Amino acid sequence: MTDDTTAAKLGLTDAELAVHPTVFASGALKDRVVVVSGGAGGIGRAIAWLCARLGAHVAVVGRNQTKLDSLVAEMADRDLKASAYVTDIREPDAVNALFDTVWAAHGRVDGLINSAGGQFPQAAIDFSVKGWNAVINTNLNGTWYMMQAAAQRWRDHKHPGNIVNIVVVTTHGLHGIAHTIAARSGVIGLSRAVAVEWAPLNIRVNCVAPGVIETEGWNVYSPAARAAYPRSNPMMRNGTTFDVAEACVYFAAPSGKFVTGEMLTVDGGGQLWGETWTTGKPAYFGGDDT
Ligand SMILES: CCCCCCC/C=C/C(=O)SCCNC(=O)CCNC(=O)[C@H](O)C(C)(C)COP(=O)(O)OP(=O)(O)OC[C@H]1O[C@@H](n2cnc3c(N)ncnc32)[C@H](O)[C@@H]1OP(=O)(O)O
Ligand SMILES: NC(=O)C1=CN([C@@H]2O[C@H](COP(=O)(O)OP(=O)(O)OC[C@H]3O[C@@H](n4cnc5c(N)ncnc54)[C@H](OP(=O)(O)O)[C@@H]3O)[C@@H](O)[C@H]2O)C=CC1
Repeated sequence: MTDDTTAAKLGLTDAELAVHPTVFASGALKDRVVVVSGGAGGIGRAIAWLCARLGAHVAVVGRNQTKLDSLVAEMADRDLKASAYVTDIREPDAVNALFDTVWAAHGRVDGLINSAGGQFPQAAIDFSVKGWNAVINTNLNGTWYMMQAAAQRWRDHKHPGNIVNIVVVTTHGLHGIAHTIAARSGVIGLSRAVAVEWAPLNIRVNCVAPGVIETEGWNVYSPAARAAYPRSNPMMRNGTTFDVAEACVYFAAPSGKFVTGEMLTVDGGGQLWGETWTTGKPAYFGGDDT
């Protein structure tokens, strides 16, 4: 947790997400059913709000019933459609049950956006087996279980579908979270592979790589590391969860209908210039380790 008890909530609030201007036309996702994992988190929450505002019924997935229920209630207050599903994406049986339940409730699923994920900052040389496995299981295996469960039902129902996987920037400048770079590199490769394999099934698969996006998930990083994040890209600022949500909807909506196997990086140019040290910049590289 943050060491500043007066700190403001990180990221956009529900009240802000409910009215944030969007480039998308209302009705862009009318009558679609979209599953959003991590849907009550920071980025997932913005995705859930935007999809619902564009006319979708959103199935929000996470492990914390209270967080999910509060989001669904906030949306219902604004006549938006959402339902909550407690599921640990690392449990394949639970993931299969989730998709069966959503199909039974709505008779369709049109999109899956995988925003569930996370990691902790630590020098790779000190990773424990348990810590490594926690990150790989969450970000690679859990994402795969969701992808496969969605795709199998699209194949069986002869229904088109699309998947958006939220990853991290794996190519440049992100240090101190090597376990997640490994897991997300796996997701990126997997997405490109199945984009081809699943094209005959009318299933598209794309990735979005956010840069520094202020959310409650940042509480796992030290205040000193977080303070440097805005200076890690040439725009010299953090992005918002809505920036990422609009990138996801680009792929999920008809705007993305001829796009598959692609990656959209939403990082203010950080992959070209800048560096993010989640564990503090070592003196060796000109930093002071904070
Ligand atoms: C250019 C881009 C810049 C971006 C900047 C930052 C990049 C990315 C940012 C984000 O993604 S922020 C939003 C994402 N949200 C999170 O990361 C949430 C916080 N993380 C977690 O909840 C965990 O890290 C987790 C592994 C994803 C959760 O899995 P699980 O619930 O199974 O884990 P735990 O039971 O908590 O821990 C299991 C195991 O892992 C090791 N471990 C966990 N935390 C730490 C830590 N802080 N330091 C060292 N090791 C850790 C440890 O072995 C745990 O086992 P135990 O010791 O607890 O038995
Ligand atoms: N914020 C940033 O700067 C960046 C974020 N990302 C990635 O974007 C994604 C979303 O991040 P963000 O919104 O910031 O993070 P948050 O921590 O706010 O949200 C992540 C959500 O994932 C859910 N989740 C985690 N593990 C599981 C699991 N095993 N099963 C089901 N749900 C799970 C959590 O819900 P619950 O607690 O209910 O289980 C949580 O609400 C993550 O993959 C993150 O790594 C990538 C680059 C930068």
